[in-house]
Amino acid sequence: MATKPLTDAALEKALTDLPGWSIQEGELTKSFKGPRSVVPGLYAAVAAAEDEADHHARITILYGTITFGLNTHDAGGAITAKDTAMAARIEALAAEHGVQTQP
Ligand SMILES: C[C@H](O)[C@H](O)[C@H]1CNC2=NC(N)=NC(=O)C2=N1
Repeated sequence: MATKPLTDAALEKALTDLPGWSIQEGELTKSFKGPRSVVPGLYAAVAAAEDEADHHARITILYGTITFGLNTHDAGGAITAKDTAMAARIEALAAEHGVQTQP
């Protein structure tokens, strides 16, 4: 997959397809909240997906809140299609694990 930065238009379109995801401090990011007991399972599932894709998020966990931050080091820290693809994968895994968008 290309590691070129997304154009502004492509990024805008991607964000409309990824509800709750936004750009903060140079990362495509979203926080989810759920019962604390489901967070380790979601983390493990995302870690497996990341290894499969060879693309890794910054992940922070605080009690039942898990936050993902994505950018592409190989593109100088820009947001690329690798990030939006991984965000979509995380979104699906989050839904499967019963966590909700953290307002
Ligand atoms: C060598 C290896 O393919 C690279 O370091 C991969 C691994 N995971 C990665 N993750 C992220 N987020 N960006 C990258 O550019 C990246 N590159």
